[in-house]
Parts: sequence; C-alpha cells; structure tokens
Amino acid sequence: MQPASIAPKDRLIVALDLPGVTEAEALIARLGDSVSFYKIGYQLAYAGGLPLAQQLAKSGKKVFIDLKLHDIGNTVARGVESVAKLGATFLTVHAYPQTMKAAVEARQGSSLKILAVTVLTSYDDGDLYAAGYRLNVSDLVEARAQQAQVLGVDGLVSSAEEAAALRRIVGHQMRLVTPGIRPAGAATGDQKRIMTPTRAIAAGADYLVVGRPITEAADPRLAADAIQSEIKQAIT
Ligand SMILES: O=C(O)c1cc(=O)[nH]c(=O)n1[C@@H]1O[C@H](COP(=O)(O)O)[C@@H](O)[C@H]1O
Repeated sequence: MQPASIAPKDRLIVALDLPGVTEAEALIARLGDSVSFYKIGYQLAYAGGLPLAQQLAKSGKKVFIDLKLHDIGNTVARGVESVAKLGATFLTVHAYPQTMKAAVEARQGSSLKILAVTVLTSYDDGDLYAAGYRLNVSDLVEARAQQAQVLGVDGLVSSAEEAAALRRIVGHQMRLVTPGIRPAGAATGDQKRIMTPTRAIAAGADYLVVGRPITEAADPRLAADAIQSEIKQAIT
C-alpha cells in the first residue's frame, strides 16, 4: 500500500544531470507539465544550479537537492541550514550516523526533508568489499535504514531491489526514493542495482529518480510520459 498523500505525478523525479542552467531550462520547458519534480545534483549544482533550484521551487515545481553531504557534524549542519533556505523538498546526506544526526537537527523548523543514501545503486557486494566493508549490500542497506529511522531521518535512497525489505523495516513512516530506474530495454550505464518503474512501485518505492533514460532520449517528453503511465498503472 502506498501513502495516499503523494500525487502520482510527483512520484517521478527527473535528474537534471546536465552541464548548465541553459540546458536544464531547455529540458524543463520541453517536459512541461509532464514532470513536477526535479533533482539537481553535482553537475548542475556546481554550474549555477542552486539559484535555478530556488526559481523552480518558486514556480511551483518540487526540487530535490542531491549533494550527498558527508562531513563533520558542524559543517553538515551549516550546509543543511543553507540548503533549507532554497525552498527544496529533499536533500541527500550519506547514511553515516554523525552526518544524519547533524542534518536532522539542522533541518528543524524548515520544510526540508532529509534523505539518507544507504548504498549507492552503482555498487554491488564486490564494490562494497573493495571499499573495506564486510557486509553485503542488503545487510548494509538494512543496517543503515535502521540507524536512519532511529535518528529521525525523513527518507531513504536505495535501489528498488531493497524497497520491499526496507518497507518491512521502516513501514510507511519514511519515504523510499529509488534511483537506478530503467524502463525495459533501456541502457543500464553504470548502474548495477536496477528495476523497471512498474516493479519499483510494486516493491514499495514512493519516488523514482530517472536521469539518462529521459535526458538522453530522442524525445524526453515521450520518455517521461511513458514512465508516468507506468507509475500510474502500477499504483492503481
Ligand atoms: O542520490 C541519488 O539520487 C542517487 C543515489 C544512488 O544510489 N544512485 C543514483 O544513481 N543516484 C542519482 O540518481 C540519478 C540516476 O541517474 P540515471 O542513472 O541517469 O537514471 C543520478 O543523478 C545519480 O546521482
């Protein structure tokens, strides 16, 4: 069961992984009312994307600032306070206890929600091992979800492959945001833990983050509309 409070159209978050504001504005214009939620990550944020975030929020779109913060607590807290002034809906931090605690405390009094990135969707068990972890992906995702829940984090970022297990752990109190979404037949790219929109929604994802399958499509609006139809069908 999905929480009724999320409008179906808001469940698709388009990643504006583009070189600059001009390119982002052109894509947003092309997508029109097909898309209501945009994500601004490293590439665009470091190329003038933060004023665009503010502008988008003012124009009625929802904005996800994906900076995946991770630093000493004080630095994270001050960064969160700055992001909270942009009018964004979501901000990502890495799911480390000190970082999550600082972010949750610093977002008090604002409408910003903190999402904890559990294990990146480009990682598999071998990548975690190479990074020094001795837990597999599902065990680390679940351990981090439990810590995030205890610390009062608003939502989790994980692959949709873990969504069903995460729902069992955190119930419907936390938002589940799933990148690594690939419509059937789409190129995987560097993603390792992927799912189709239909299966992701069925597994319990609240929001689907989609970048290249839309930004690199010959007709981005057609690609976004197709994903929106899949989402609508999957939730009814
Ligand atoms: O935090 C994220 O949004 C994120 C977390 C994660 O584990 N994997 C992941 O792909 N993302 C982001 O989701 C988007 C996925 O883009 P595509 O692979 O092009 O659909 C990118 O902007 C990533 O930065």
